[in-house]
Amino acid sequence: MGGTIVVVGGANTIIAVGGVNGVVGGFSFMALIILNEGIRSHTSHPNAPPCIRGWIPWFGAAFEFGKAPLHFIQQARAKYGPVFTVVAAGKRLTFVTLNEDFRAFFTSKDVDFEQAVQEAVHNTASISKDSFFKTHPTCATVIKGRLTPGNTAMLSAHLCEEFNDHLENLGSEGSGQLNELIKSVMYPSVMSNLLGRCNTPNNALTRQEFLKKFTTYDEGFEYGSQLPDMFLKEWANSKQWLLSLLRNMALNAQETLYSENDGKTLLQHLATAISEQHLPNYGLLLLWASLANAIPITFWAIAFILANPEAYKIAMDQINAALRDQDKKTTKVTLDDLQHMPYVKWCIMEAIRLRAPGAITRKVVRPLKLQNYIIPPGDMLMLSPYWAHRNPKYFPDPEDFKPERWEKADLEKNVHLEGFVAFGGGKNQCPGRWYAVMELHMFVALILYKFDFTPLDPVPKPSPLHLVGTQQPDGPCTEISESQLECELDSQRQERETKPPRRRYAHRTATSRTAMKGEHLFANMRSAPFLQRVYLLGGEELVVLQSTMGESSLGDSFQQITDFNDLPTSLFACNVDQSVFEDHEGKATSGVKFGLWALVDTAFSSFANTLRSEFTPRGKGVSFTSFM
Ligand code: HEM
Repeated sequence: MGGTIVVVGGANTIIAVGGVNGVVGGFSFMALIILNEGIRSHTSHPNAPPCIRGWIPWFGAAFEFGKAPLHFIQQARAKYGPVFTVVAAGKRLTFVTLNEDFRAFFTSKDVDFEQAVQEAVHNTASISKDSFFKTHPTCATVIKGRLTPGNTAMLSAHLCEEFNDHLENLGSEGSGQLNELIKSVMYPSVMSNLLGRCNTPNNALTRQEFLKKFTTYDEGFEYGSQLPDMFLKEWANSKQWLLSLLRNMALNAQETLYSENDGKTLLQHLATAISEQHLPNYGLLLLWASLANAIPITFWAIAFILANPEAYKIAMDQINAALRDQDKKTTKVTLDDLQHMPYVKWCIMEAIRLRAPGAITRKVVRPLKLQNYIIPPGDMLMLSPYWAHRNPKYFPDPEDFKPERWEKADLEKNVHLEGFVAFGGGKNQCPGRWYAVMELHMFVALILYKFDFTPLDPVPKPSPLHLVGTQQPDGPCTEISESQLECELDSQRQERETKPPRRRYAHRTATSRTAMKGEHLFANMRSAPFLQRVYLLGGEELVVLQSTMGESSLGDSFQQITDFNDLPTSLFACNVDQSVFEDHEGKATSGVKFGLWALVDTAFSSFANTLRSEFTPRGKGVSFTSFM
């Protein structure tokens, strides 16, 4: 996230220099193409885990996965055991689902973080492979060193001032999307706090532009991490805009030595470790890593608190007692004040648990022993914190928002609960974790102290992501049949359709953002210039890339297609050619192959975005009034 920059997840997250996610957090949780044929062992690796490899109907299976990825993981786990490999578009993704194997994931010398995220770093921040491998370790060390709990404490006073300033811009009352409100305050505040006060886009016009560009960059991150810029014009433009902003900031950072009372900014520290040429690129990744997970989790923390009257009351009692009688315009929240609001911190930790990154990843570089299997080099190892946090052995009633469960954790000593892996682990664990918790704690306390919120939508219902039945502690999971899943999806859809539309604040909820049959999985891609045609295939969506497949060869007959076998021969021929999926290099040599690759990767990304939609809801309008 996501110095080195890491891609985190999320969700992942990327940032290497600091980090990458994903997949919310960081990394991008790729959509998988799963085939229904069951297990075939990987011939060259006899002790490899069960391998689910695809064949036709690959496309339909990709959508199945995109619809309910956690359900998918759970089904695969129930059927094939705790370690299994999914072959998708020539990549082998090996899922590690047993907590006892997490240690190997995080600490084994046979896996590598940098190799896992390098390609995504290249695509999202234009950092070459050589440069990344050379500079990431130094960047990571600098970032880690600057974000220790002690150094984080030194950033808190300035952060509080920034929050106050930007919260003032909201005025005394208003209404709109909670998510947008959070972004408008947190984007510029965190940017200023980490990269430098003088660098904040501080005139209203530039701030608006920054919000727009960064939102486009963040929302398209999973696509951008896998597709070449030429397919994502708007996203690539935003990336370039941000890079040039960061270029100016990097110049300022180098020229404005010790400009602030607080000492050097993180960007200034980075400038001592990496060349001027690469500073903007790493700065962008750092900025993304610092916001990609924090913003949606802040949304959820506030949404959960507002939706739970009991939690709201306890939180407000603590906030009012700690900040009592303070001026509401320039409220000072010190670290000592935060210590007097432990319940608010539990709420933050619980929101992080429930909305943890979809997946984090490592590349296997030497044969890795897990359970009775040998994972072959080249495999991408996948661990889903989001899924792991639904294990009732560690988190009883895992789907419930229960801040009290954090009472057992020694948060004062920065000790989390067993089974909590939202920040990853090992030497590439999120270096911003102390900052993140402090930042969210402070922001939530401040905004609830200053404003009275009235939710205009109910908290989004659990999406199909949650249709995981019961996750048995370390055992097989309850299976949900396809018909049960369809039934549940249908009832959720019907419920949405029968609700009277609420004109001003009826925004689509996280649930409805998750692609359903007949809805558009590729909604985010619609504006992309390459996306020329969208057809329905058996009720599912099929996207055709005009730039690589001539309109004439496809024709309107597509509109009528209900069976995969009815696809025009040209496309069908490509689909059945397994080499199309296995040879990544081949994409440049054949237009059709390339098109299909983009198609496949786009399906991957729709999976990532399905998860992301859980994190970045559109719904949940609020109206707010200042307490003043
Ligand atoms: C709640 C908010 C956050 C969550 C859930 C989160 C989660 C993660 C995760 C899962 C990773 C990857 C770890 C691994 O693969 O083991 C990561 C990496 C990273 N995160 Fe965070 N993060 C958050 C906030 C932040 C913040 C606020 C910053 C910066 C101030 C930050 C900076 C980074 C960086 C730089 C990396 C990459 C590290 C590297 O390259 O080695 N994160 N984060």
